[in-house]
Amino acid sequence: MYKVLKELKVELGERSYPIIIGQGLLGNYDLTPWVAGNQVMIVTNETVGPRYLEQAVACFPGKCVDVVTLPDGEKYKDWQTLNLIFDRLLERQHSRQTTLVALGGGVVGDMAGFAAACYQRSVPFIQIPTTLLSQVDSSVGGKTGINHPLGKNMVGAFHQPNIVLIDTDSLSTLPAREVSAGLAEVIKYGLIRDESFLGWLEGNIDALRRLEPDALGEAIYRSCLCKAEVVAVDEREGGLRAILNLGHTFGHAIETYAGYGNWLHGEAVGTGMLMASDLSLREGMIGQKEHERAAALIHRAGLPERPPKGMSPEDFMSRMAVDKKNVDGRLRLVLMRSLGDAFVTADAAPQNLKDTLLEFTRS
Ligand SMILES: NC(=O)c1ccc[n+]([C@@H]2O[C@H](COP(=O)([O-])OP(=O)(O)OC[C@H]3O[C@@H](n4cnc5c(N)ncnc54)[C@H](O)[C@@H]3O)[C@@H](O)[C@H]2O)c1
Ligand SMILES: O=C(O)C(=O)C[C@@H](O)[C@H](O)[C@H](O)COP(=O)(O)O
Ligand SMILES: [Zn+2]
Repeated sequence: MYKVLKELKVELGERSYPIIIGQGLLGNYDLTPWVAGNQVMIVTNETVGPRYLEQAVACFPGKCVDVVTLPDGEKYKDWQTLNLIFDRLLERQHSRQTTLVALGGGVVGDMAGFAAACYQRSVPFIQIPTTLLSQVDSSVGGKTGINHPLGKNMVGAFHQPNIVLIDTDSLSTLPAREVSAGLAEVIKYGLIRDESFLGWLEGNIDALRRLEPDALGEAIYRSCLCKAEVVAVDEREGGLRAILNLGHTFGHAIETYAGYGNWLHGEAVGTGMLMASDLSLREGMIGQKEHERAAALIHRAGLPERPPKGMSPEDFMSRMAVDKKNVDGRLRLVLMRSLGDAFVTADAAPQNLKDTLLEFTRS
């Protein structure tokens, strides 16, 4: 009926939770042991709901399942749309025992998770991610939130799910552009912490773009493992966790500049990682060959390699000034000492940063 390919755990003491990766899970895997009371509310969107809602409901036999369907898109990751979840919860008199379930990509996951963190000061929640990006990254680790016009994910909370259920079959309906966006975060894990995974990706990137099941299962497992290890060490980004932000300082500036949804998050992260790699090279950390290796993989994943036309160094600097990693007004960037070894620094030479920004914004 279903096949569990891999199972792992995010170790966070009494808030530890499993990540189940498999095929045929949607519609067949019993999630009721992870539900506190009798009530479940599934949060999904108008694209994912028609495809997978019925199967998701079947994962909660015997429970009262309510649904709220959000409009689809990064531009709806905002207060107004978040309120639709609270409206529904209150209209249906949901209590603190209701378990929220995110069924969709990272946008639905971040919003459902944030609603779960806030509703009646927090209710349990479950992640059922249906995009590659959400299966390898956003469903794990408990960062939840919404965007502000002036900055990505600027309002949010840490709130861990009870379980993450990853059905790789759901990726069969994902558009190719979204697959490439997900691959950006997969490549990220190789660049920040696992050089051998980078080697594996070089041999399997084409299979991943073709959604070959064995390759997908392995990439999702190794990505989740890397994220679970980092989150277990540093749940609230006091230190190590910031390496998961490789490419995001530049990437978030791109997303905000372009207008949410015009560049996919993964696309912006892909270009951002290329810029971070270029800066690591200028800083004398990685060599030309290593930079070219990172660049080649990003290229082969089908990701954009330049920021939007017209974006200037000043457009980057003004947006990066509100990056969440900054301390006392100092910009902190994630760079690479070598491929597979990232760290956070406030000490990049201003001229090198300027040169990277000039290089990537010249027409
Ligand atoms: N919380 C975290 O740790 C974290 C990590 C990475 C990214 N994020 C956030 O996640 C968001 C990006 O997530 P995303 O890339 O999943 O985007 P998304 O949620 O917008 O999903 C991408 C598109 O695919 C559609 N879709 C989803 N599942 C589908 C399926 N199985 N078949 C067909 N279409 C499907 C969606 O409706 C949407 O149109 C961003 O807001 C980003 O900031 C959060
Ligand atoms: O989980 C994390 O930590 C990450 O940084 C993962 C990122 O891929 C993700 O995009 C995250 O939402 C970024 O967080 P932010 O704190 O920079 O908004
Ligand atoms: Zn990201």
